[in-house]
Formats: sequence, structure tokens, C-alpha cells
Amino acid sequence: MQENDRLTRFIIAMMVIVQILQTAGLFLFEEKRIIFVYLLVLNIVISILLLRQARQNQIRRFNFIRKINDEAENSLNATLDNMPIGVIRYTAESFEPEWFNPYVDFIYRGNESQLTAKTIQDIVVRASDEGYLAVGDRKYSIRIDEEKKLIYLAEATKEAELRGDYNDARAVIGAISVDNYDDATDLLSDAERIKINSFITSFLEDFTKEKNIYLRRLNAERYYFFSDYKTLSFLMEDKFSILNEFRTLSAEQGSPLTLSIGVSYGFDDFPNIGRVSQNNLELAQVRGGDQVVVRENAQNAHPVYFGGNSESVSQKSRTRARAVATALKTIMTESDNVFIMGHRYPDMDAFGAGVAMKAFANMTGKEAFVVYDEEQLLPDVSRAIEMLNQTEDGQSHILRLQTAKKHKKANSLLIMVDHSKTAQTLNLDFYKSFGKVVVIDHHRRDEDFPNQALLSYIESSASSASELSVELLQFHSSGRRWMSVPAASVVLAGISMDTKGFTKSTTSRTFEAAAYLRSQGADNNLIKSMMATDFEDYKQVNEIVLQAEMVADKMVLSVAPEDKKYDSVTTAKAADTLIDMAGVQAAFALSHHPNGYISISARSFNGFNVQSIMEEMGGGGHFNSSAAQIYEKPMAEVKADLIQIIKNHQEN
Ligand SMILES: Nc1ncnc2c1ncn2[C@@H]1O[C@H](COP(=O)(O)O[C@H]2[C@@H](O)[C@H](n3cnc4c(N)ncnc43)O[C@@H]2COP(=O)(O)O)[C@@H](O)[C@H]1O
Ligand SMILES: [Mn+2]
Repeated sequence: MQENDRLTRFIIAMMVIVQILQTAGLFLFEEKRIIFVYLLVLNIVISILLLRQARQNQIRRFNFIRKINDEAENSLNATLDNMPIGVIRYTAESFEPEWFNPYVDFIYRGNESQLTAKTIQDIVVRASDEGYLAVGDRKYSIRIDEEKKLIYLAEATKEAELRGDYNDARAVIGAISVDNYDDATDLLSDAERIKINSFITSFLEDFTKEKNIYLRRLNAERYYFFSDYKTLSFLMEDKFSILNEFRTLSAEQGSPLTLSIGVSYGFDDFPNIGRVSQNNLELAQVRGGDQVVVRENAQNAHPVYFGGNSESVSQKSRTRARAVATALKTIMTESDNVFIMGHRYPDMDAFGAGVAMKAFANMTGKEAFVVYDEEQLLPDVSRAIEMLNQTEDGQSHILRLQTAKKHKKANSLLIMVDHSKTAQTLNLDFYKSFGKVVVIDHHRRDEDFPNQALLSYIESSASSASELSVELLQFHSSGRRWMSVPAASVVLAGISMDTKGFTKSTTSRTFEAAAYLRSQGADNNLIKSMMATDFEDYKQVNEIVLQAEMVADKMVLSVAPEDKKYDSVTTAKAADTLIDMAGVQAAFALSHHPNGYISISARSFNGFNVQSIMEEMGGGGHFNSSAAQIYEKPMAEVKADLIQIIKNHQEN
């Protein structure tokens, strides 16, 4: 601005001088030639002066801009050097640090962690999770300039603490149920019952008091608690060791009590947090009890399981069976007809439960059909169908899928037996065509549960789905005998298969169900001929058994010859055979299945949990009898993975 003023003033002064000199020239010189020369010289001098002045101005301006630039650069460097924000530039491909300011040095000075490509990759990942970078006891917020590959780190220890406090303050509601309370106290004297009640109450009160948790007793077997997420995270880190303590102490008291706990948490909507905790409790119970299920009150939140380290305790209560039988009668009465379907490749238990539920529907006055698929028939079930087909009722009501579809009406009811995962159902399209579904199962409930289920009777402590179905039959008010001798025999064969001839997973209820079926005419000879093993099948089972090797302490594993394929029953029978051998606590049989996957059957006894091992392999099942199907992996890799998981379980 000053430069411009100076130039303007200089030009005005020059013009005034030129004007004066020209006027003076005109008066002084008379001859035109002299005047011309005079004016020419004057113009040249003036132009030279003007040009000099303009040049000087330009130099001055350049110097001024350079000075400003130098000052700006110095102050930027000073800012980068001194500002309390870390700036890191990294390479696009390898995340190597390329340049960083002194504050980054300050962040890492005296700390074990160093700025490496790995650290930078972690920082970039954390930034997308809206997380903080922790270095020593300080935390830094992260901003990333993706385009310029720049990371900005600003001290945010306080902010992170506040955010942590905010999350830690989330409300937690829990529901606790004492498993097996009715059965454990049924035959006790009043004094003994009071002793057990006082043990439960004082155990839970001591525990919650120590952890600063609010506890409320609803009745002898049901409690609720209220806390915050900080306390819950301690309990989760501790893997809810309260389960083990309670189980051990109650065993010392002489009663087989365990706890099931459902927990949920969130910021608001307390009624829903309470509802989710209640659902989680039910999930813990149907998974077999002695466990905790934690799930946040948020859409798509997944449940986290703790415990489940003891075999299912008998939780079935007659009250529940009666209530389910009553509700089922109502649902059936409101339906046009009833279809019953087992899992894929239904076994004798699935088929037996189907036959029993058909009898239940008939007792309710409804027509019912047991559905099978010719492409998915096991030999024993095939023999059972043949036997039932010899009766007129069997011919018309044990139906192939295609025929069953013709009988289906808009208001038909589907009963899923011996499974609760939709992915395992005999035919997914047929299942999807029903608006009303009831589930009767003895497997632990998991995700992939039918969302149109009106009612479920799931008891993982029951020996079989056939046992559960018979229990419902017993609570049907109609006293008439509804089952033919072959039908009662098929149902008893179902219980017999899942209990390996009444030698495993039996309770007094199993024998009550068997006695009921005998009273309906179940015939041992029919059962034996249905369940007989073919000679060829027997040889195949032995082929697998002969490959057995001990892979860890009391752990036997057998891989079937790889050039042959075996159905899942053969593999299951091989595992059944191996678990009966002396010194074996868990047995695993692996084979190539005709459907292209590798099937694993796992069996155990004496408190070893094969369910969690199979869950890690992507399958599931029961504590003592589980399986998995592995796709697109070579046998050697599946075997190595399995051995590693077995060893990890043994170490823990
Ligand atoms: N992917 C899975 N997810 C969850 N649970 C699974 C999965 N795959 C299997 N399971 C369950 O695991 C157990 C054990 O299965 P398994 O295949 O090893 O054994 C079942 C049958 O193959 C077997 N079986 C059928 N007929 C006979 C027979 N005549 N003799 C001997 N064994 C036979 O018995 C098991 C049936 O068990 P159930 O369905 O629980 O009644 C199993 O629970 C799968 O559902
Ligand atoms: Mn079963």
C-alpha cells in the first residue's frame, strides 16, 4: 500500500516538473528545432527516472514478500515443533513412518511402545473404530487425513476417561434362577428346605454386597439384580466364577444346585433391558443351566456365554409340561391340520417324536401327518415307516414331502421335532410355507430359531425329543388309548436310540415315559428288528474304529479311510463305540460325507464338554454328544485344528 502511494506521488511530482519544464522551454526557446530537442531530452530523462523508480519498487516488493514468507515458514515450523499435537506422515503402501514432528517424539519418549509400521496400522484401524491411542498412561484422539497420509494425535486422556466413565455407567439388569430347585427340595423336610433357602440367600447376598450390586429376592429360586457396566465387566473378566463357587458350595451342602443368569445392559429403555435379561435367563436355562448369558439391549447384539461347565441338570417340571400340553391343545384346536417334521436325515428319535406328536394331535381331534423325504432316509427309520405303513392309518398319515404338500392348508400348523435350528430342518421351503410353528426339542437352543414359533418345549436335560413328546401325551386330558402297537414301539425305539439302550442321559422321567409306552403296547421284538444294524454298516463302523489313535490324555480320535465316504450315522456309531473303550474320556470320529463335507461326531463322559469343542469347529449338539460338518478344508487341516482345540480345552 505504502509502495503504491509512493509511486503515485512520484509520478504526480514528475508530471508537475515536466509540465513546468515544458512551459519554461516554450518561453525560453523560439526556434522549433531547439524546442523539439529540448522536449526529447526531457522525455528521455523522465522515462529513465520512471523506469528506475518502477524497478526499485519491484525489488522492494520482492524483498517484502520474501521477508513475509520467511517469517511465515519460521512460525509454521515453530508451531509444528511446539504445538501439542502429534503429526505423522506415513507411506501409503507399507504404513512406514516418513516424517513426524517433535511432539510425536515426546508422546513415545520413555515408553516401551515405538512408532513402527505396525503401530501406524493400529492407529489407522483405531481411528475408524473411533477409538483412542494409548501410550503409557496417556490417551490420544486420532484424526486421519487419508489423502495426504497424515495422522494427527491430540492428547485426550481426560476425554477418554469421561467416555469410559459414561460407558461404565450403563445400567445392568440381571435375572438369577436356581436350577433344579424344585427337584432338589421336593422331598426335603421343612427344616432342610429352610437351610437350603438360607444358603442360597446368604450366598447371593454376600456376593452382591461385596461387588456393590443391588439384589432383590422374588422367591426361593428367583432373584433380580441391578448394577452398572463397570461391575459387569469385572464379572465378565472373571468369567463369572460365581457359577463354580455356587456349584461347589451347594454340592458341599449335599444339594445339586446350580445357577442360571441372564444379564442385559444399555443406556436407557430400562423396561426393555429387563425384558432382554429375562430372555437371556431363559436362553441360559434351555441351554442346560449352570451358565450366564449376557446380551446388550441393542439391535443385532450377540449373546455372550459363560459357564455351562456341568452336564444339564434336570429342570423339567411337571407344571411346565402340563402348561405346554394345554397351550398346544389350544393352538391345534385353532389350526386346520397338523404337520410334523424332524431334522435333515431324521433319526429314530426325530421320527419317534413325530409319531408321538401325531397321536397328541389325533387326541385333540385334529388330522396330523408325519413328513419324511425319500432322499433322506436312514435304514432304521425306513424300516419303521415300512412297519407303520402296514396299518391303514400309517399309510395315509406318514407322508412323503410331495404328498404332504398337497394336504397343507393356509391355517396348518407345523411342529418341528428334535431340532430348533431352521437350517437343520428337513425341508426349508416346506418349513417356510407355514405361518404357525411349534418346537419340541432336547437340544440347547441357539440362534437361527424359527421367528414364527408360537410355542416351544425345549428341555436340554431330557434324554430325547421322543421323551418330551410322550410327556406331553401323558398330560393330554383324553384318557383313551390312541397309539397302535407299532406306533408306541417306534416312539420307544426313539428314546432307546438316544439313551443308547437306557444307559446314558436318563432320568426318572425317561423311565416314566418308557413305562407309559409299554402300557400302550410297545413291543421289544419290533424295536429290536427296527434298530438292527446291517452287516455292511457294522463293517463300515469298524473301518473307522480301527483307525483310532490317542491324541491327548484320554482323548481318542479316528479318521476314516479317506478314499471312502460314510453317512453321519456310521460316523456317529464309530464315536459311540470308541467312547465305550476303557480309559477314554472323549472320542472323535472324522469321515468324508457323501454330501461333500467332513463330518465329525464327538462323544464324551465324566464331565468333559465336547459341545463347546464342536461349537468351536462350527457345529454343536449336547454336552456329551455333539457333531460338526466342515466344508472345503482338507482332512489333515481339520484333524490338526481339532487336536489343537482339544489340547486348549484340556489346558483350561
Ligand atoms: N452343525 C451342528 N450344529 C449343532 N448341532 C449339531 C450339528 N451337527 C450335529 N449336531 C448335533 O450333534 C449331536 C450328535 O450328532 P451325531 O451326528 O454325532 O449323532 C446323531 C446321529 O447321527 C446319531 N444316530 C442316528 N441314528 C443312529 C443309530 N441308529 N445309531 C446310533 N447313532 C445314531 O445319533 C445322534 C442323534 O442325536 P440327536 O439328534 O441329539 O437325537 C446331535 O445332537 C446332533 O443334532
Ligand atoms: Mn434326538
